[in-house]
Amino acid sequence: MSTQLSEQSYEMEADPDVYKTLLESTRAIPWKIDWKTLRFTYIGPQIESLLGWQRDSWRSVDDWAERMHPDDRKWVVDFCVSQSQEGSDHEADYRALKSDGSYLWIRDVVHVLRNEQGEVDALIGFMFDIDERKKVEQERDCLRQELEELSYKDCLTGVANRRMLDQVLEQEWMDARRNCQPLSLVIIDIDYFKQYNDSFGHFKGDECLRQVASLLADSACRARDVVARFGGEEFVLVLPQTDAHAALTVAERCFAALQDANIPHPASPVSSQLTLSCGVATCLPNHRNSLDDFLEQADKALYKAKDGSRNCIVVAEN
Ligand SMILES: Nc1nc2c(ncn2[C@@H]2O[C@H](COP(=O)(O)OP(=O)(O)OP(=O)(O)O)[C@@H](O)[C@H]2O)c(=O)[nH]1
Repeated sequence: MSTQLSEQSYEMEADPDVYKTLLESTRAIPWKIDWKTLRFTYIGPQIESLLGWQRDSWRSVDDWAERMHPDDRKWVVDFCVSQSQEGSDHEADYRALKSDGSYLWIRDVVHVLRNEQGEVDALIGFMFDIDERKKVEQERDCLRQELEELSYKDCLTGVANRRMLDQVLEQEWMDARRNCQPLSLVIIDIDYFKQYNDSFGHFKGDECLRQVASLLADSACRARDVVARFGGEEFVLVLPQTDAHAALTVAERCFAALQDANIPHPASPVSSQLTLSCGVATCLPNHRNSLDDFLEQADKALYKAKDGSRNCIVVAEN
């Protein structure tokens, strides 16, 4: 009984028509390329419904390479050629060009066939339609990236949040120490912001915080400068590779930008406009000083400004 069964199954496998029917009824598209001539010797008829190109238009590997997204072409062709030359089975994901001009994500799974001498004789493989899966993956990646970005942003003002500030400070401190570069901090606090909220309401207060954040972001304009919201109405500017003189210039630019914005603050005892108090500190990080001490130095300068007239910049003494 068991002998009969196994004979029957051998007969099935030896029948090329069965293979052909099976191959041509799958959703994956089978193909074969002769290694010497680099020409297709077979491609499943399903290719026409998947990509729209006539089956007999797939003549050589050039047709395959040309019907690939230009951004994918070089690495996919280089990769597949080198793997085939080595005789290694491989797979590659790329965007295949459809006859209507759109693209579809394909996974090509390639097996290398060798002759009796062990030389590469042909490549056979399947093209799988992975478009749906790729799009879901891409959407998921975008969402993850958006979430990642959001987790480092202050949701009211859009500048960096405290979490981001802590990381940036840590990195810039180490970098400045390694490269013997100055690092500057500007801590900025809005004067009499409680009175602003009391005069105009919390909603207007939020709007004011957004406007100030945007002015500060425009004033600290080097690529590595970071503006962060430290707390309620307090902001920090991290200025890498910036000496005391340049840091003072940035602080003065912030003051000038706020003055130009001319935000009314009738309840302020120091001006009819919204004003800022500001502490500036600069440091050459080394093994004798610490980031905490540096932050404290900038904070003390700010509180000197607050204790004094407000609406002023105090530079920390080294
Ligand atoms: N609208 C708004 N107000 C906020 C927010 N976060 C903090 N505040 C307000 O900011 C005010 C800060 O008050 P204080 O710490 O007394 O500071 P100040 O009134 O600016 O006084 P000085 O700093 O001494 O000039 C409080 O009234 C907080 O309610 C926010 O996200 N939105």
